[in-house]
Amino acid sequence: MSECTHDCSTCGESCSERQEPQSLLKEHHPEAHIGKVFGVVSGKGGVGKSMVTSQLAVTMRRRGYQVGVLDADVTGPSIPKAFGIHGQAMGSEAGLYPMVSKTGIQVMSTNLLLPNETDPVIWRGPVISGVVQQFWTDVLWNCDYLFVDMPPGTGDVSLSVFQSIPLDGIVIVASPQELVSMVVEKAVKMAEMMEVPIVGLVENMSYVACPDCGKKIYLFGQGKTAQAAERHHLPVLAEMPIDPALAALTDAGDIESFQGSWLDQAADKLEGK
Ligand SMILES: Nc1ncnc2c1ncn2[C@@H]1O[C@H](COP(=O)(O)OP(=O)(O)OP(=O)(O)O)[C@@H](O)[C@H]1O
Repeated sequence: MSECTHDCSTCGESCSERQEPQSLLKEHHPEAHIGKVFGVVSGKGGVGKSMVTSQLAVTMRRRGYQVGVLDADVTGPSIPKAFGIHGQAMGSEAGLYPMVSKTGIQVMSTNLLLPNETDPVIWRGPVISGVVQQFWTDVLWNCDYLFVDMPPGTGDVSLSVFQSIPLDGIVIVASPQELVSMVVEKAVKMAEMMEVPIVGLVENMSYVACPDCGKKIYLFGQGKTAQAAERHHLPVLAEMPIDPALAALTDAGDIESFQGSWLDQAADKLEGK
């Protein structure tokens, strides 16, 4: 037996000093008010996780709640841009203040801390995980619903978010192609292993609506969501179309003007209806 470091997490010996495993969950800032916390995850990048996070935040804000978005996608932050938020977040001895969007949604993201928002974040995993934890522990949130835009995939930053932030549930976002692959399954299994309830599945980019007749064209085939949902015993919360207007609103920093009621059912579920 090697010399004891009193750090049971690095040792498998069963000695008298061994303590029960400790929770890695962190407390939020003592002066913050945070109601429910939902993570938005995807198996891989580019499927519209940030789009769904933003729209969920807007939908809950339209229902009259105080809402925050914690952008945990540290190396690819896209939340501030979607909300048209630029500049640097301010801090004081009391803590770090989230920036606030046009309709009053609170946002914290690495892009709001960098001197230049186009600077790349070239930090290693533990530093990135530390920053995400600080967005939880040091930010003076005041929200009924906090959405965490998780990094894509099931890597170490996602794991760190699951371990340190007490999530009330996660929403899984997937594109039709992704639904038939194993990546969604990995995200589902990660949530199950971390014992975080899955609220349900949002299929993004499900179809295109013909601008002339409104007919839905399922570019990647129809019915995959239902099959995948059944396989994983998950409720389908929404099927969102590919809508050029949505991409344009994101590019213009005006996602709060989006029209569409795709996420109403998801919002009902978050409200516990
Ligand atoms: N339903 C949609 N209709 C039109 N454009 C969309 C839709 N969903 C996403 N997009 C666009 O696709 C791009 C990728 O979306 P988004 O950034 O939300 O993906 P992501 O899964 O968060 O990616 P990453 O994890 O790499 O940050 C963005 O330019 C976004 O505006």
